[in-house]
Amino acid sequence: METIYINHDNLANWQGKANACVMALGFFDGLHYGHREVIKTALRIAKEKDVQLAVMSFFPHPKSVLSNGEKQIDYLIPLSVKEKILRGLGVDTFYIVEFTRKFAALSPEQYVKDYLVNLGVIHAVAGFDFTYGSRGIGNLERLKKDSRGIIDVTKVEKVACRGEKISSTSIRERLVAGNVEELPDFLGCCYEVEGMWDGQTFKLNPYYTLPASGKYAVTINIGNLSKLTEVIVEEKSLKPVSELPLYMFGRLSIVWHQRISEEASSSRPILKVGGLTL
Ligand SMILES: Cc1cc2nc3c(=O)[nH]c(=O)nc-3n(C[C@H](O)[C@H](O)[C@H](O)COP(=O)(O)O)c2cc1C
Ligand SMILES: Nc1ncnc2c1ncn2[C@@H]1O[C@H](COP(=O)(O)OP(=O)(O)OP(=O)(O)O)[C@@H](O)[C@H]1O
Repeated sequence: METIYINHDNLANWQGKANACVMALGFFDGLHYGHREVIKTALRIAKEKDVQLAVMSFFPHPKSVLSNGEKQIDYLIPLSVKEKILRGLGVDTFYIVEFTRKFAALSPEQYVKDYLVNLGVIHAVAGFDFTYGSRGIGNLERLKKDSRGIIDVTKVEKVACRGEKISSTSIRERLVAGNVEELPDFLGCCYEVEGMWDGQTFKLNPYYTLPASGKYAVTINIGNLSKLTEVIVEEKSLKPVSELPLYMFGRLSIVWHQRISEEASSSRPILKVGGLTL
């Protein structure tokens, strides 16, 4: 997979190099089940049409740019992890458009011409609620019309969990509430963050979000070693409940299984995850 950072200045260069493609559109924070359905659909169409599969996302998040940084976005995953997951899903080209005020000011017609038609898009795929442009004036029907019929479109039906639309927002809300045990139903796996442990403090890598303050059962992974243990989140910082073995030092990842309520702490049933017991 090739990752291409696009901005106003280098756009013409990438237009000149583009191949015909099917493109999935959206921000895709967390790459939850809904996002994966959009990308799987785009992959199926790309195979049918025998063209490449591209994904177009934006960075930073439109809301943080348009609020002048006043609205803080609690990202679920950094771009590097998004890239890794997209590669695994069979994407050939990952376009990351630099989201600026100037870009947001493009008319839907101009966006479709410059960033889709001229980048070789022959088919665009997005979810049932995908919109773009100020006040969401652009949608898939309009996109097809604005491309003068060059781009065909496919709208993916809502993917829901227990009647609720799976969304990056609903995942962020669960993190903020500390309900990490519900996240596998949305993400397909437990929420995982990466960072550095220097023996005393844990430093979270940028573009991840820690769950609410509280005590949690987690797996800490370092290299190919794993330890099922408990950590406490307090004022957006994290510490282990008991000392970590000395070999657990440096870059590590934390997989969030469940929140442990204070009353349950002593009488909690034994938690078993992938052969590890807490
Ligand atoms: C040309 C263009 C203009 C946009 N302008 C705005 C805007 O004014 N306000 C806004 O909140 N989002 C704007 N967006 C962002 C989109 O509404 C949307 O968040 C983005 O396309 C990602 O889609 P998703 O949120 O469905 O993943 C714009 C997107 C594009 C492509
Ligand atoms: N549950 C879902 N079912 C089907 N399509 C979805 C679903 N969630 C998102 N999509 C689609 O995936 C693409 C990326 O969506 P986006 O990044 O806006 O996700 P989101 O989870 O709705 O985010 P947010 O909660 O921040 O609005 C868009 O085309 C969107 O329509």
